[in-house]
Formats: sequence, C-alpha cells, structure tokens
Amino acid sequence: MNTIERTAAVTLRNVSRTYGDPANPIHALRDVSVDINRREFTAVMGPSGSGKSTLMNVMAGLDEASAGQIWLGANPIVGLGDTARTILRRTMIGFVFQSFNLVPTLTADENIRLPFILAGHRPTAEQESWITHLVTSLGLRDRLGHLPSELSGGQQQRVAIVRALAGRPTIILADEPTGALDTRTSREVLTLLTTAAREYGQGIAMVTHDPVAASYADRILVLADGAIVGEYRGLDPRQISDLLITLQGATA
Ligand SMILES: Nc1ncnc2c1ncn2[C@@H]1O[C@H](COP(=O)(O)OP(=O)(O)OP(=O)(O)O)[C@@H](O)[C@H]1O
Repeated sequence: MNTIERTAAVTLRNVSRTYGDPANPIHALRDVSVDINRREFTAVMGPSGSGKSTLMNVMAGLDEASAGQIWLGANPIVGLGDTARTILRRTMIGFVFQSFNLVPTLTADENIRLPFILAGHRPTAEQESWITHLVTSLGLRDRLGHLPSELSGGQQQRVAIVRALAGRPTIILADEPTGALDTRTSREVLTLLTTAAREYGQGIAMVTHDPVAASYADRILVLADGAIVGEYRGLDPRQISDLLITLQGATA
C-alpha cells in the first residue's frame, strides 16, 4: 500500500488511538479512514471529547496512532523515527493553534521567519512577496518589530497564521484558529485559509466549534466518540448549528 501514489495532503486508513489502561481503554479514535484533500478546506467538528484534537495530533505525527496507516502526501509516517518525522512535519505542515505558540523572545517578524531559519534557507523572492501580502492583509505591518508580549491576543494569532501560511506547506492544521479573534479578523483569517486552499492548492484541516467559521469550509467532517459520523458540504451556519444540536442530542 505504501507504493500507491497518494494525491491527498493527508491520508488516514483504519487509524485508531487508544489511551490509558488496556483493561479499561479510552478510544480517542476508532478505525478512522479519511483523506484531507489538497485544494480543499475541511472543518472538523464534534462534541467535546469526540477526538478532534487527537485526530489533528496523529495527522501531524505529534501523537502515535495505536493502529492504522497515515501518509503526509506520499510519505508514510507510521514507523518513522523522530528525526525523519520532524523534518517531514517542518517541510509539509503549517500549524495554527489557539494558544499561538509564538517564541516569546523573538519579534513578530522573526517568529514569521522561524520556519525558514529552522529549515536552513531564506525565503525566496516569491515567498517574500507572499509574506508581505499576508502581513498587510492581516494588518500587521506596523507590528513586525514587537515581541509577542507587546501584541494583543488577536495580533499574536495573526502572526501565528502568517507563520503557518508563509512557506505554503502542503497541509495547514488549525485548532480553533479564530477562537481568540474579533469578528472582522476572524473573517480575514477564514478568507485567507479559503484562498490558501483554492489558489495555492493547500489542504486545510480546521477544528472548530463555531458554525460560522465552519461555513467557510468546503467540507465538514463530524466526529462523535472517536469515529467520523458524517461528512457534509454546502451548509450555512444555521444548518451547521442545527446539525450539531441534533448530534449532541444523539450522543448525550
Ligand atoms: N493523553 C491522553 N491521555 C488519556 N486520554 C486522553 C488523552 N488525550 C485525549 N484523551 C481522551 O481522548 C478523548 C478524545 O480527546 P480529544 O482531546 O481528542 O477530544 P476533542 O474532540 O478535541 O475535545 P475538545 O473539543 O474538548 O477539545 C477524550 O475522552 C479524552 O479525554
């Protein structure tokens, strides 16, 4: 199976993740098979504890699947050593976490450039103009010299988003990226993620509880109790909240 050409940004086949005592296991993911496609913005939704963060962590190779296979692009990650996995992650994935994860001693500009420094090369001219576009459209031009502690939560999140998008990674994994943002900035961030998928062919997976944020996605995956229980397209925010309310009722 490893030799089959894979066009998805991330492929999961029969992936399970079990925690805790084998006699009394917690099944965070149960036999999940899904593709996160390139050129597509996928929202991941589901009740608290349904496995959304676990799904993101195993896709990123930050957590080990207990069973199953995972590919980043064409590269299998199950069984890879730590170093190889770190290199793959660095070159193929951009992360946006709710907690920003900026380096406190680096300025906004240095944080944005950190992935390039870690990868050992400077941004190309094309990447420089993409960074300038991102910085300008997220209103960060006059904040680049500031440390994270000198920025508001929303500004810190925008810096993290520019950092994730800057190198045009194959996949962007975002966990509640708009959780700390005001409505206008949220809209800008979601529009940027949409652009990243449509125009730059990146695969986006975004965990969110927010029906408005999810309505920007092309596809919504719904998790319940560690399994994918639904896949939807073309829903508006109202339809998404109705869906979640129905699911909460079914799993309560
Ligand atoms: N390191 C861990 N050790 C033990 N159990 C864990 C661990 N990580 C997650 N779990 C359990 O796995 C299940 C799925 O957790 P996960 O964090 O993936 O859910 P989630 O859908 O992201 O929840 P939320 O929306 O509240 O963030 C939960 O029952 C959780 O308690």
